[in-house]
Amino acid sequence: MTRFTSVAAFGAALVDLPPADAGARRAAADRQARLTKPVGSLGRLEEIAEFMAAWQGRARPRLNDGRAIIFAGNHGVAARGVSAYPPEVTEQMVANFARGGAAINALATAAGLSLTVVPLMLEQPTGDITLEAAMSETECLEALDAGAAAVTGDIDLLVPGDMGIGNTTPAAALCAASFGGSGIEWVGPGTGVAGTALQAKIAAVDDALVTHGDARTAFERLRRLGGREIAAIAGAVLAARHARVPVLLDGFIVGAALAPLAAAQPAIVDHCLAGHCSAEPGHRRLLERLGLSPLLSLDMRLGEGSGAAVAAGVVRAALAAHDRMATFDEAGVAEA
Ligand SMILES: O=C(O)c1ccc[n+]([C@@H]2O[C@H](COP(=O)([O-])O)[C@@H](O)[C@H]2O)c1
Ligand SMILES: Cc1cc2nc[nH]c2cc1C
Repeated sequence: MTRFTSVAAFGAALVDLPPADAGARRAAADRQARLTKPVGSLGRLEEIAEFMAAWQGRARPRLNDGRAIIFAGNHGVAARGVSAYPPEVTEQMVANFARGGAAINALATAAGLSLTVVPLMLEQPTGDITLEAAMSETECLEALDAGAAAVTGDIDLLVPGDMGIGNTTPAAALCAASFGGSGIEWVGPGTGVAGTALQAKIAAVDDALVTHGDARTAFERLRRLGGREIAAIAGAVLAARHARVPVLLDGFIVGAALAPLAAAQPAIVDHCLAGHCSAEPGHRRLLERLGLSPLLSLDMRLGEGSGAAVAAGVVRAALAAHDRMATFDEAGVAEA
């Protein structure tokens, strides 16, 4: 089990990434080629089945244990009015998740995913990134490790999600610090800011980039510009990689959590599928930088793992076809 007890342990885990199981991928592709359909006619469903086989190490991949895990955190920068909603909403939504009343409760159930919520010190917002580091070294390690600790057992698909009022601001800052550009290129409306509030949000990202311009490593960028739920998502995705668990990514914040890791080690997203492209404008640019092509584009911009949960239905369909279709031999259908 991967745990992040030191900065060195995190750095080593990011360098030493295990590859997929090439034999399982080949076996899945061989079966795919024998199913009763014109070659390639299931399009990206074929690629999804082979991806799942490769990372599960199984010629007939399955989706019995699909897990949505929502990490929640609060942000010091939210006090600058960068969100359309007040910071109390983070904790109120965590209570709503627990009662079963949020979109992700309905969508995870519809997709056959279990749902866990991990609140991260909601009573203690991170530092305001325009002025200071979001987290101390210890706080960032604890958040990374909380993410890794949530990846337990034989998971078939991990669906990490985020909840944190204000978190599209650190997400934009992480993208800019990792891939270049400034606030104007990476900031969008988030929950719905416009006009002068949107200008203040762009300025907050530009200020944070100046304050933390000397942060060069993945860890330092996460620690100084990120947030607890963002670091936990990075920790969960990295731990999933070491357990060879495939990951289905949600929107802008989940992707941004990987930006500093991917800038240092582009192969970190090899075990990830992009579930959807969010309506948050920076997300399309981020997916291009990560080299991922989204499965869905439904103008969703909710977070909480919701877009990925919808995409889990597509993954389920891909695996059902791969597992249950007859081969040409079995069905007595003539091949090309
Ligand atoms: O996932 C996305 O692409 C996404 C885009 C916009 C907003 N959100 C959600 O809205 C919250 C952040 O928005 P904001 O305006 O408070 O920065 C946070 O709880 C996110 O889960 C999520
Ligand atoms: C109500 C609400 C629900 C959310 N879920 C994820 N981010 C959110 C932000 C708000 C404001």
